Formats: sequence, C-alpha cells, structure tokens
Amino acid sequence: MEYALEISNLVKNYSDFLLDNVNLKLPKGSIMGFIGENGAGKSTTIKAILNIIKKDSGEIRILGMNASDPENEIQIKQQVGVVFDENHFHDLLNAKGVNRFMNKIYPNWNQELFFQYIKKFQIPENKFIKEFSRGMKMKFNISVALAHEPKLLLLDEATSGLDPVVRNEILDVFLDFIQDEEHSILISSHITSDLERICDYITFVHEGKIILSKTKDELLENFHIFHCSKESLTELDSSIIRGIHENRFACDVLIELEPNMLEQYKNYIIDRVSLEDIMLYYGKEQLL
Ligand SMILES: Nc1ncnc2c1ncn2[C@@H]1O[C@H](COP(=O)(O)OP(=O)(O)OP(=O)(O)O)[C@@H](O)[C@H]1O
Repeated sequence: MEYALEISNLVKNYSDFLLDNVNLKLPKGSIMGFIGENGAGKSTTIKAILNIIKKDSGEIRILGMNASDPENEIQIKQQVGVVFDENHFHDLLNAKGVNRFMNKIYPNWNQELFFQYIKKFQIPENKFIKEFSRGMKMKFNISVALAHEPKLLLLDEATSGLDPVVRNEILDVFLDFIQDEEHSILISSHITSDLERICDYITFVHEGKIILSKTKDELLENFHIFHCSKESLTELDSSIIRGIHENRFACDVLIELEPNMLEQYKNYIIDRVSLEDIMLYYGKEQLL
C-alpha cells in the first residue's frame, strides 16, 4: 500500500505535555479522521508534520519524502494544502488580492479552480477578508488550500463553528477531492458525526498517545455498548472492556469484540456505538 503520510515514533516534549511515540499511516486516496479530547495532541502532531514546531524525535514522510530534509521543503509545500481554524491572510485583502499573491508564490496555483470554489461557496470577490463571517473565512481558506492542487490536505478543525448546511457543503468538497486516488486528507475535528460521514480511517489520540488507528468500518463493527448490572459486569472478560460508565444501579460498558463473538453475550443489552461513544468511554477509563 502507498501512503500519503507516514509518522513513525514521533515525540514532542513540552514542559507539561508529551506527544508520546506517535505512529500513523494514511493510505493514498483516503480520508483519516484525527480525534481526541481538547489538549490530546492533535494540533501538535499536525504542526510537527508541517515543521511548524521542531519534533524531538521520530520520522515523518509526506508523499514518500522525508519531511525533515530541507531539500524536500519546496516540493512538500507545493503538494500539501493546509487549513487551520484561523485566518492567515491580511484583513484588507479580498479574493482577487489573495489570488494575485498566491499566483506568485505557487507555481501550480490554479486561478480558474480558485474562482470556481469562490463562486461555489458564494464568497464575494471584492469583499475584504475582515468583513467575512466565520463560515466565509473557513470556506475561503479551504478554497485557497485546494487551489494550488495539493495531493495531501491537512485540516485542523476546519469545519468547527460552521452551521450544518455549510459543513455538509464542505464535506462534499472533501469527498470530491479524494475521488482521485492520488489525493488524501488528514482531518482533525470534534464533530465526530462529520468524520463518521466522510472518513475511511480513524485515529484516536488520548493524552499524547495513539490509542486506536483503524478503518472506520472496523471500529464501528467491533465496538459495542453493553448495558448490564454491576454484578454482571464482573462476569465480563476484562480483556474486552475498553471503558465503563457506572451509575448507582447499572453500568454501560464499551466492549471491543468481533461481531461473530457477540452470540455468547445474549443476556446483555447491546447497542451500536458512534465515534463519540468511543471517545467518551476511553476518556473516562482512567477515572475508574
Ligand atoms: N508552544 C507550546 N508550549 C507548551 N505547551 C504547548 C505548546 N503548544 C501546545 N502545548 C500543549 O500541548 C498539549 C496538546 O495541545 P494541542 O494543541 O496539540 O491539543 P489538541 O488535541 O489540538 O487540542 P484542541 O482539541 O483543544 O485543539 C496541550 O497541553 C498544550 O497546552
């Protein structure tokens, strides 16, 4: 399998936070959702990928190129599109101004494509960025990221704070983007329902460590919520328990088990999981 992004043993140590030996592989032609609680290390990982922060150790390969090798810097910049949850352009620029500016910087800047997105997202060409709504700014940043025809898109909370209609529109653009098998996306988001809709893979970072990295289908098939009494909790094999929510009388338990093994747990009430459930239960695990 060919990978758009390969992270091996990435370590970044801040005084009170450790990004601890992160490993992640994003196959070409796919979308990976990067989930985790606030402060889990998602942005730190994305910044390390982009060399915005200096990693302590580990290797990052983007489209097969070593991201730390200065010789690859220009190639990587041209082939990676980035959207953060903030605006990086001067407030007194408009779409036409940004187009002129980007056209000088990126040899593969596609003006026609840029204005197609601007039109599709209904962004007025002459309006200053400072007059944009939050949704307009995000759509504008996404148009810019796509217009230099990148092969890999890195999106850090690129749809946060947007209404469902706008998010839907943007998710469709991301799905269109990866139709070409050469294109791939790593997207961090707290809106797990969006990720369930578009992602092929999910990677879950918790307190600086990757605790899950699987296909979305595998995750949703192999994780279940068991509802049971506190007494019957003790009868469960602890090796399949991934998290427990207890109330005064009963327990809800996150279980990892292949669907064909569920037969032996007929006495339990079993529910399907969402990505949000998986996050909530794993996050709670250490409180037990
Ligand atoms: N420049 C820095 N100096 C020191 N600590 C930092 C720095 N940048 C980030 N951190 C710490 O690293 C940890 C991870 O932060 P990060 O921004 O990667 O989390 P995140 O998963 O993106 O969270 P969120 O969902 O809130 O955006 C936090 O504890 C944060 O305080």
